[in-house]
Parts: sequence; structure tokens; C-alpha cells
Amino acid sequence: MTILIKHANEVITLKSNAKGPRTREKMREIAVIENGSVLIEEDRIIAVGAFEQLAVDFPDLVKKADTIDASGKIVMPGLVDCHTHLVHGGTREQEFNMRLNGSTYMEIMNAGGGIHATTKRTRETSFEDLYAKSMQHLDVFLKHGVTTVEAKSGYGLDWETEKKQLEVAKKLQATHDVDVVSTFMGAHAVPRDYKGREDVFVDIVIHDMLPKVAELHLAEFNDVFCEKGVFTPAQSQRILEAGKALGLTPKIHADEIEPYKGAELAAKVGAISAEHLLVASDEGIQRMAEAGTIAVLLPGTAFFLRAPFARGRLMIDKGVPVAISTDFNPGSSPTLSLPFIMNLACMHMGMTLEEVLTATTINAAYALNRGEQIGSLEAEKQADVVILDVANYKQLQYFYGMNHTNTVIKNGRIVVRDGILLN
Ligand SMILES: N=CN[C@@H](CCC(=O)O)C(=O)O
Ligand SMILES: [Zn+2]
Repeated sequence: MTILIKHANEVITLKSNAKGPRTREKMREIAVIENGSVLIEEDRIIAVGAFEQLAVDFPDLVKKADTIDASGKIVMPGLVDCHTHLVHGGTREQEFNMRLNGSTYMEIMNAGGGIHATTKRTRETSFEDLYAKSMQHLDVFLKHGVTTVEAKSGYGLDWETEKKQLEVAKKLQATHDVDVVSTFMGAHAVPRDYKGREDVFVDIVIHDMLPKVAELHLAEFNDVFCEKGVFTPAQSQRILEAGKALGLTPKIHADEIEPYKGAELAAKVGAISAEHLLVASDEGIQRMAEAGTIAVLLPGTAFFLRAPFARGRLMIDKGVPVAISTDFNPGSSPTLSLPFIMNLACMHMGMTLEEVLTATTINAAYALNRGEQIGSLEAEKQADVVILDVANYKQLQYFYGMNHTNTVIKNGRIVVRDGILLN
């Protein structure tokens, strides 16, 4: 199939000569083409530019293309949601109510709720039901312009259920239009029956689960919740190094609730990203900048937990590449709206409109090791493209709390038209 998107008010290309994730002022260079067009053939972008130029350079393709008139609209790369807990059983609205009445996230978790509650529900839920539920979630992501999603396990905390979650993610990747990238997170919490024997559980993750994840090719990344009362920096380091030796790239939930030198650890182990970072130290931010560790910031979690927001502005100014994600999960961020999260990043983390676009496209793609394939509109890249019903990119955050997605093209195929999901 050949598609020509014609005469968009703005095409936000995110094209750059810079290699790797964008930092500092490069995060504000989003390379806008006014009155721009995009030519797509099969699953690839052929060219981006003025229609007149494309007609000269690719006359045959332009002639045979199905044309989409994007005048009055903007075009940008499909959004990349690089941190989610997509596959899980149940919901936790009763805990939300408890928090509104004064309980804290960690109190609820230590009393057997939180991650433990979802672990129980995920263990009880069948593969088929987890798959069906996650398919629906991916549909909603797609309708919001998200074309790639990371999915973490970590609501099993036993091999049987971790494997079930990872296999659901694998089937989602094979069957849903959204690309699903898998992360193993067996060290998401210490199971209740290992209380006081935390190192025994760490050994199970290292010696039992991780080798099976690698052998069965069930994940690309290995993540750990490094937090006071969950896994210590030393335990986290052991788990991440063990994964690395098996070919799994480290990620880390770091400095979310209490400062715990998680950012420093991320830099030390060469993690591709450190995620959350609400209370990351100055030293940790400096180390991340030096190591090139991507900060995956999750403002929805700060919003929903009524916690302080991560210091996104400072991180960018210090040279840390920043990505933004929903953290979709049933406890601390039950939203599938990445556009809303982008707005929070502007309003509460001091990020600019341009930085937020970079953080949810090219930098998020790099946080999933896919920066060379997706995240910008450039010749040869995968044709993941979104058309939005706004006159310019500044309106995306100005008209906040709304879904402006009009059309989504995934791998060169139109999958959402006029906001409606096509089958
Ligand atoms: N903080 C740890 N993990 C998830 C929350 C999991 C849950 O509460 O179910 C997060 O990234 O926010
Ligand atoms: Zn998370």
C-alpha cells in the first residue's frame, strides 16, 4: 500500500543529525515542516517534505498513492509509551479511595495491598482473560496515537505467573497492531511469604527465573523496583548484573518514594534508563548525565499519588536525556492517556511543548533501544504516523485533557480513521 499524507499545517519530523537520545537544546529541536507531506510505501516512510518536491522525486509513487488530505491538521511520529505494566489482573479503586482518606501507597503495600493485591489477582486470572483485557487496553492506547508500548511483568512473583504475563505480551506483539516490547520484572516486590528472607527470593530471581526468561526469549529488558522496603541497591545491582550477563538490558525503578541512590546505581550498572526519579539526588542526576542514562519520567504517578514531581527541568538542563511515559498500572497510574501525561509534564515538571514531544517519541524509542527504527519521521524509518486534529503543535497541550488523534498509520496501514479503530 502507498499512502500520501498531503498539505499538513505542520509535520513534526523530530529529524536530527544527532545520534542517540536527544539532550539539552536538542530536545527542543523538533524539526517542523509547514505545509508538509509524508510519502509511505508498505511499512516504510519514503520521504517527508513539500508535496511539490515529493511529486518531482517520486512521481510514480505519488500518482498511485491513496491520498489523505491533512490540511488544518498536524502530523507526527506515533507516540511511544516506554514504561507500562500493561498485563495485569483486576483493578484497585478501593486503594485509591483509601489514599484519598489518608493512607499512603507504601502503607497499603506493606499491609498486603498494592502490588501484592494485583499479584494475587494476576495469579488467579487465566491467560485468555489477561490477553483479552490487555487487547482492550492496547486499543485505547492506539486511539490515543500510541504505536509502541513497553510491557513489564512483575505481578506474578512466581515463575508460573511471570511466564504467563510474558507470554501474554508475546501474543499481544504477534496479534495487535501496537508493537509490544517486553521487560521482565520478577523483582517488582518481595512476595509476602519471603518476608525476612528477601535474599532467598533474590536468588530465585537470579538463578531460576532470569535464565528461563533468556532461554525462552521472553524479554529484552530486566527491571527491578529499587526502593526502601522493597529491593536494596545491593540486591538490585545483583539482579541487574545477572540479567546483563544473560543479554537482558537493565532498567530500574529508581528513587520513586524515598531517595535511595537508584539514579547512581542506574549509571553504575549501565542501565539504558532509570524510571520515576521523583526524589533522585543531584549527584544521581549528574551521574546519569555522564553515563547517558535516559530518565523515564512518569508524571501521572506523582499526580495520582499526590507526590512531588520529578525534576524534569533540572535533568534536561544537566544534560540527561528525558523520556515521558504513562506508567500505566492498576495502582499508581491507571491511565491509558499519554496525551494527558504530556500535559502534566508541561504543567508540573517545567518541560516545554517541544521537549515533551521529543520525550514521547524519539527519546522514548531510544529508551526501548528502538531509536533507529521509530520515533521520528524520516526516510527508511517504520511508517508509524499520527494525524492530529489541531492546527499547530502548541494546541496539543493548550486544548488539554482531550484526545486529538484523528488518524493512526501503523506499519504503513491505516488503523484509526476519524478517531475510530478499524478492524
Ligand atoms: N513502583 C512500582 N511499580 C509500579 C506500581 C505498581 C503498582 O502499584 O501496582 C510503578 O511503576 O508505579
Ligand atoms: Zn512502573
